[in-house]
Amino acid sequence: QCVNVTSTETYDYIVVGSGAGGIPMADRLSEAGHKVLLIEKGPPSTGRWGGTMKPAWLSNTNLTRFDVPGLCNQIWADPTGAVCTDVDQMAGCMLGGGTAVNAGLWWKPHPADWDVNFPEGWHNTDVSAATERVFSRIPGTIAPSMDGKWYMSQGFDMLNANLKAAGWEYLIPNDHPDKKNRTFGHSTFMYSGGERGGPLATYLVSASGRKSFALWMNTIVTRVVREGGHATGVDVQCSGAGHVGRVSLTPKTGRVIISAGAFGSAKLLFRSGIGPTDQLNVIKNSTDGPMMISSDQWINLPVGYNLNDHVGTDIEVSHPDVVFYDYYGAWKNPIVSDTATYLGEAYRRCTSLHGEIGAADLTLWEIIKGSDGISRHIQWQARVEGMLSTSMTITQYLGTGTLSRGRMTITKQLNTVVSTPPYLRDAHDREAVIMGLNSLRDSLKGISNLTWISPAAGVASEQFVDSIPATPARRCSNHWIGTAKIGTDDGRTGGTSVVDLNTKVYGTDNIFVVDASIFPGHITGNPSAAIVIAAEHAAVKILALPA
Ligand SMILES: Cc1cc2nc3c(=O)[nH]c(=O)nc-3n(C[C@H](O)[C@H](O)[C@H](O)COP(=O)(O)OP(=O)(O)OC[C@H]3O[C@@H](n4cnc5c(N)ncnc54)[C@H](O)[C@@H]3O)c2cc1C
Repeated sequence: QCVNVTSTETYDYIVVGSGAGGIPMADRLSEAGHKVLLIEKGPPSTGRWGGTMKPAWLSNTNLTRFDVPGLCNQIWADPTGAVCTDVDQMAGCMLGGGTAVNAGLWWKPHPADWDVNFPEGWHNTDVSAATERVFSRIPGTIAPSMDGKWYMSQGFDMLNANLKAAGWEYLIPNDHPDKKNRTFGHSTFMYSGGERGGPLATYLVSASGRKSFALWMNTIVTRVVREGGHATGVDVQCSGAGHVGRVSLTPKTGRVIISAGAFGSAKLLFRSGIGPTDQLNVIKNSTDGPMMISSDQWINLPVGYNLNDHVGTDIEVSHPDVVFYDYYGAWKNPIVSDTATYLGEAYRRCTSLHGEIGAADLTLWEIIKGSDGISRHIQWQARVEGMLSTSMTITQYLGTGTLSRGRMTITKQLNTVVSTPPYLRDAHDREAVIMGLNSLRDSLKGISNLTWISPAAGVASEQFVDSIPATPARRCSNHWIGTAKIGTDDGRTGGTSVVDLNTKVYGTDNIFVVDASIFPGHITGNPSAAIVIAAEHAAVKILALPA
């Protein structure tokens, strides 16, 4: 049932979206003594917060499919009710956002991730305190099982010996975030206690313990209500059992933090009259038109440009030693002894279901210097999955140093679309992908009995890379960033930035964006830890601003 908003209640901070950016932000703001409302459009996810989506074998437990690491791939088999329906890409729309549905890979960023991409005040040394805070709360683990053992590690073992022989260095990745050139390690996950951990199990728990904190789920923020550059509240729409009406900020000093993800935040800015004129005109001509702020109050900023994602390039090899574990089958027809061991008291959470998951067993890094002189970072993630039961798919992500960018826009039906895919638009980005592939092919060539499925032996890397369309359908990594870039060059006057160094939207007094949207360029690895760090850092900056 929908609840009408109490018109007399006001909040110091309204945080929109409970993902990697929103949850830590809401926690830090409430910790500082402010009255904080966190609004999430989706339903609960993990069991702790009232989630109920689960396979039959979890029916007598408080666990859901989002708690059990080995079930994370279910999002591809059955996304209904867990993902955003207004985004043309995969995005978690439930409590926790991406951190509820993702594969949990959790990396301490390479210094260049900040130094190359971010402006002054956001370099590696600037964010080091925030990094420490994040990793003290969510350290991550390379051995997610409760007994500390690796299960189904045949794929890892096969690559491990041969990479070492080819001169790659094994290390514990988060102990050496600065070593990302011809290094590899066990994949690192934000799991704890054999279950999904991350912001939902840490920051949200501490926030929820405070009287000054409130959480509304199933509630969509449709627009920020503003008078000129000053927000006075937000309009909310009930989605199932949420709230409906207008929520007010504390007069004069209240602030809105938009943390609705790379697509959701851009959409909310558009609906609030902030963005490029062509996009605001789409809103004006949609069902939103009558409620939209008048055009003389529009703030013209390049929201939606600078879209980026790791360009993904999948290769596949097979080897007789590799053994596939059917994580997809674990939904309906799991291996009974594994579910019993996972749930049993004696060996709680100790099986393949713990989470070396289908997502990734082993991760490798290499830095490629292109003919344009730019160093580009490559991360390869290897998982046991593919055409054969002995296959490994190894996905290459091209990150730090990439120059290609795309654009997201909105349709009249208020759905966001990737209108310009950000993949391989720069010739040297393509060159780096090819050089990285050549390097890996070379490094694996000593492995006896290894069969290259794609690219097949004899197919040139150039030909293979060019044969995969540069579209989200074939290249997407689900690591979308960049639609509300942080920087000093104010987008209202021809610059590229949407938010200033305090994450405040240019042209406003009290509207901030804190999530993947503000990232100016892509980083080395999967981005959720870096987004949490950015939120920790932004919280300090926002709290330090004069009221
Ligand atoms: C399938 C998948 C696998 C991934 N695997 C990994 C991985 O292993 N490791 C990793 O680091 N990253 C991974 N990622 C990426 C990572 O999860 C995201 O980069 C990260 O969660 C983005 O954080 P965010 O705060 O920007 O947005 P999100 O986490 O997407 O959070 C945004 C939240 O805002 C809510 N919202 C949107 N609009 C509104 C509105 N109008 N009103 C109220 N609420 C709203 C959404 O429902 C959502 O909960 C994966 C992503 C996906 C989709």
